[in-house]
Amino acid sequence: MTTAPQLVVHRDKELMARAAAARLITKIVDAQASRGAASVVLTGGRNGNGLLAALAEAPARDAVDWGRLDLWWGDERFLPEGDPERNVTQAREALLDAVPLDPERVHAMPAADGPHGADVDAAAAAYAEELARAAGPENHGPVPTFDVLMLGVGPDTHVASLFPELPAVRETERTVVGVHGAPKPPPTRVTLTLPAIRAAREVWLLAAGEDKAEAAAIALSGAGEIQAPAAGARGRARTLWLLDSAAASQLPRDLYPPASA
Ligand SMILES: O=C(O)[C@H](O)[C@@H](O)[C@H](O)[C@H](O)COP(=O)(O)O
Repeated sequence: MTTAPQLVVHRDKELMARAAAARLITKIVDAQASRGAASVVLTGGRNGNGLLAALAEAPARDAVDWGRLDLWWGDERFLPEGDPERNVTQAREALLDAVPLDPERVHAMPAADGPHGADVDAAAAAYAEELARAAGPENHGPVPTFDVLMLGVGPDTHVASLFPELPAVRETERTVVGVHGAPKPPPTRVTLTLPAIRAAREVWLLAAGEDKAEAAAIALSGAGEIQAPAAGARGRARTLWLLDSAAASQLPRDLYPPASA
């Protein structure tokens, strides 16, 4: 069962990042209080990294027990370890290097100079196996139940590295696949698939900026997931779009309350 999208519109992208960071802190703290741990999937891109940078500065940041947080990625650029364009590199710079995470619980996607070499499909299969190992009997299928899975939304409605009409968005069985020829550079990537994304309790889609207005309107107007992958990104308990006014500017007004003050 997946959930209809809820929308929260913020005055601007800075406020959206700060509010989303506060929302994530609360979600992690609640999960750790009720289950003893929390599991979050990070996203790359400006909005994803903006949220992490805001979290690093958040007054309540260290209410999180960083040692009991599992971090996964929704996608990764298939580049050598340490490449500045890798999502994990940017996440480390924005937040991860500043907090006391348990390195065993930080699950970066394989790099292009790792054990699988340049074989992105083998790297994807290895990450799928890592996810399956982390899944327990209470989970839905071969991935752990993520408390929050975050996704930046591309101007073409892509999420993670699932691009409109390309093979990865059509995948219905595997949880992780390699992407060849992605329209957003770099062309070779590793990505969760929609079945893996939909295993999450909550899916949060981050869309800020004028360049996301058309994508948000398309994805929220009933478009199909093959043509608009963001439309297929739904959580089991909640699907939440976090936007700024610019990204919400083409949405019908009855879809959401007025932006925050
Ligand atoms: O590897 C990536 O590039 C991201 O995971 C990608 O899915 C990103 O989230 C969107 O393209 C939005 O990026 P912006 O927030 O920079 O627009």
